[in-house]
Amino acid sequence: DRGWMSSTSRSGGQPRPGVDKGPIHLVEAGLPDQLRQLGWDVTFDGHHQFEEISTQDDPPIGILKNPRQVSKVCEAVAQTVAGHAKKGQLPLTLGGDHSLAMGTISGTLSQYPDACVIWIDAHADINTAATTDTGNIHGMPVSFLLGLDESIPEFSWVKPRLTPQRIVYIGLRDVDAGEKKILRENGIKAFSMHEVDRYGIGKVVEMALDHVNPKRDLPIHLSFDVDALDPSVAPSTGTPVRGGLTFREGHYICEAIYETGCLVALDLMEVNPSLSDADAVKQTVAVGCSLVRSALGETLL
Ligand SMILES: N[C@@H](CC/C=C/[B-](O)(O)O)C(=O)O
Ligand SMILES: [Mn+2]
Ligand SMILES: [Mn+2]
Ligand SMILES: [Mn+2]
Repeated sequence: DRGWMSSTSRSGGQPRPGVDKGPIHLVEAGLPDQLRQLGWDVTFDGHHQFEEISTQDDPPIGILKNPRQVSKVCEAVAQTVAGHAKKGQLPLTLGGDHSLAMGTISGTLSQYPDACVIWIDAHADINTAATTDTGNIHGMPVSFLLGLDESIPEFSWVKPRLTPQRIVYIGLRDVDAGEKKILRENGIKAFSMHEVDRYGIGKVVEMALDHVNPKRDLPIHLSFDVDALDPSVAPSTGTPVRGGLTFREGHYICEAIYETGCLVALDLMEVNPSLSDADAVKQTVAVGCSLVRSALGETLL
């Protein structure tokens, strides 16, 4: 199998320091070799800090924080991901905050225009400049990918567009009022923790795939925010929300998506090692590595 790893780590899309150190912890925990043991030919192309992108003179646009830095980093990530996808590699992006998904998914769509997106998260990350309460761009990537907000020229590069019927969410439990309206108005399918409780994760994943990939013939981009997991499972993350996915539910999602044989790109986002005590960091990094292994073919039997 062809594999590729990039730890594109930036913290511009959210306010808490440290999320840009997440990838280094995942790599130092041995993730590249773990994937090689699964048979992947892993090319690790270094800890992209994209530091050459200066952060000077990047005043807020409206209340959006670090807009130019986030946009430039994501544009660079889009090109990097597209380049690897073009070579038949499976780009694995380790975040870093979830604003990066603007880049990774744009990159995937440029190579696989018919790709569908499976977004695992406590949050919908679909705020527009008009609806965001925080100005943190990690809460907005999906709105830019869908082209819901054309008011910010700095993000006009985000192309090609994702369409509402090509994205599905699993794990939602902390969605802003403005986001609920956007999800409804655009007819976007979302399986919240309520549905997970009601149907069980197996049925939810089946329904999610039936919605975005009914014939299992479309490429899949899996974007996994570790805060989809319950904080007792993945404590070291910037925006934890109680009542999340169990360790096994998180892994089931990854295993089931690998089984489709459609996976073309994977993001593991929002591991923030600087937020809690060393054991909690270790636990979160270990869960992150384990989720990636499951999405890339590790099985229990
Ligand atoms: N909806 C909140 C939270 C955003 C959370 C983003 B995350 O899913 O990437 O952690 C906001 O807009 O600030
Ligand atoms: Mn985040
Ligand atoms: Mn997210
Ligand atoms: Mn989240």
